[in-house]
Amino acid sequence: MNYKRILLKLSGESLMGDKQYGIDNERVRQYAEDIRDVVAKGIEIAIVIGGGNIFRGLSAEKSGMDRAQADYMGMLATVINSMALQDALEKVGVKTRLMTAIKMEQICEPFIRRRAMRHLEKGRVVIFGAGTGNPYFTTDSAAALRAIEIKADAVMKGTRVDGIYTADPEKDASAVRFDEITFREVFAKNLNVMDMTAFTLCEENKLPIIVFDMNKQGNFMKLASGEKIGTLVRG
Ligand SMILES: Nc1ncnc2c1ncn2[C@@H]1O[C@H](COP(=O)(O)OP(=O)(O)OP(=O)(O)O)[C@@H](O)[C@H]1O
Ligand SMILES: O=c1ccn([C@@H]2O[C@H](COP(=O)(O)O)[C@@H](O)[C@H]2O)c(=O)[nH]1
Repeated sequence: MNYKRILLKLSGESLMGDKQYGIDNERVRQYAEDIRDVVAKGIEIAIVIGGGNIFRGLSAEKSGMDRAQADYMGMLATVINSMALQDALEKVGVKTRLMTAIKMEQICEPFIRRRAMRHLEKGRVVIFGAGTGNPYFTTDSAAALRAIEIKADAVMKGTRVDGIYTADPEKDASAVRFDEITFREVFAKNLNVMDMTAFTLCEENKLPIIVFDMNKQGNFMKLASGEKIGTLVRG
């Protein structure tokens, strides 16, 4: 596959590195370098980053907080991560724009689809912050939605596991990895590596997803160059 435009979904939790909370500078730097190398090949990259290293609405609801209020806090957490990544990208010479689904005009642009596409055409990396801007969603869904809107060739979910397994590999050591799997199989087997809304959006819009280990330096380049790593989810 010759990718022209990629939507890269990065896990917020992975940004912690070995820390218990927050952002590990070394990890962000590694991500920035990997992204820089792919941009240098002339591939357009848009990014959605999660917020799980800082705040998750669902967890806060379990501790008694109003869900919508907590979800807005989660969306703000994704903006903090987006700004950290933007800073790291600019430090390694990548031109970026941060666009958010919730207006924060002192720090970034509001999300305007056509404007985002223009930035990408000019070779800028566009980071989409604040998820979809709506509570009760996740950044996986935001990644699927934005990828469809900007007509990306694929969603690449860079995470800390190297693909989709028969069960959560962090809980079940006997789980086996798929090289390829269909959306139907993901639903039937209830594989929770990404939320089901995101899978559904991608299936309906014929957008492939690839789940891969972003924490291994060079993996993103391999994938963007067409090498088969991780797990491909297709229709
Ligand atoms: N069948 C499965 N195959 C692979 N990973 C799975 C599976 N089921 C659950 N997982 C889990 O999915 C997670 C990968 O997603 P990711 O790192 O994006 O987590 P996340 O909590 O969604 O991150 P964030 O919300 O911070 O962006 C891993 O922690 C992995 O253990
Ligand atoms: O569209 C969205 C995206 C995110 N949220 C909230 O943000 C946190 C962090 O996102 P993750 O995808 O879990 O990393 C999420 O738990 C939600 O609380 C949202 O409400 N809407």
